[in-house]
Amino acid sequence: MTTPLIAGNWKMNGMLRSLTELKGIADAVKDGRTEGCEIVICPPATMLSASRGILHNVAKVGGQDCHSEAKGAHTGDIAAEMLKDVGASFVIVGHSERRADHAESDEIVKAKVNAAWRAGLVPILCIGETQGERDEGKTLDRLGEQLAGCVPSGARGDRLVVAYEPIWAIGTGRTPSSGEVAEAHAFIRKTLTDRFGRETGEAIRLLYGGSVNPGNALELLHIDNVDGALVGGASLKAADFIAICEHAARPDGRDPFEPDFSDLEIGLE
Ligand SMILES: O=C[C@H](O)COP(=O)(O)O
Repeated sequence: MTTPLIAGNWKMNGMLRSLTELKGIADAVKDGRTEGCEIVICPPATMLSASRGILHNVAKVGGQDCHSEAKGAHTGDIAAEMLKDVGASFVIVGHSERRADHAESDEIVKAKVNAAWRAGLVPILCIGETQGERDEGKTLDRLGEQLAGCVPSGARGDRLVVAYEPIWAIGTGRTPSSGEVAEAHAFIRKTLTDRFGRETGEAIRLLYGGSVNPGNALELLHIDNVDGALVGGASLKAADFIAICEHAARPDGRDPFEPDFSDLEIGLE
């Protein structure tokens, strides 16, 4: 069984005073409340170093984007190597907000995956369909295109995470049905397995993202082929984020939907 991964994407939110939320996350992890769950927080770049200081040995930190080149004249951009330099372990690439705001094509995103690998970071590659694509029944076609266009050869289970984020579910409070999530994740798994072989395809962690909150996390996180979540808004508050992580934590490997009769004493009448 793979270790579930819960990634918090703070997007363009967070000031130094928000470090108190990270302290809350660190305390909960130290208390053992998230045992069996790997955690990464992707704060704005301005907070990476301080975040790493607070979460050191407790949770990992990641960038929200990187440039495809290692250095150079790219004002305002950040190289994967720079993220690594301040202690990042992961980097989000291909988020739909980057694709929309910065016209990032699949080709650019693929170059960023390669840049992350070059720097020794694990990319969290985001893919997902628009509402229009879903309405037209083109969701799986779109996911297939993005996987083909963004995942370079050389993928391995320990160096790639794929996040399925239906664009229409991001920040809207709407989520796909369990069946829709299961269908998308099964398709992503099969696509990766067909291309990279069973061992690699099954080891690449697949996250669901889009309006995950403490109230829906348990159901979403226990759908087949869902190995964790990419959480936006609900990652900004330690209590909400930890509640989501607790739903993912499976220290004993027990399925939470299975009834637990282990403490029941049945005597002969
Ligand atoms: O990266 C995170 C996703 O865009 C989801 O954001 P959200 O949880 O606020 O919907």
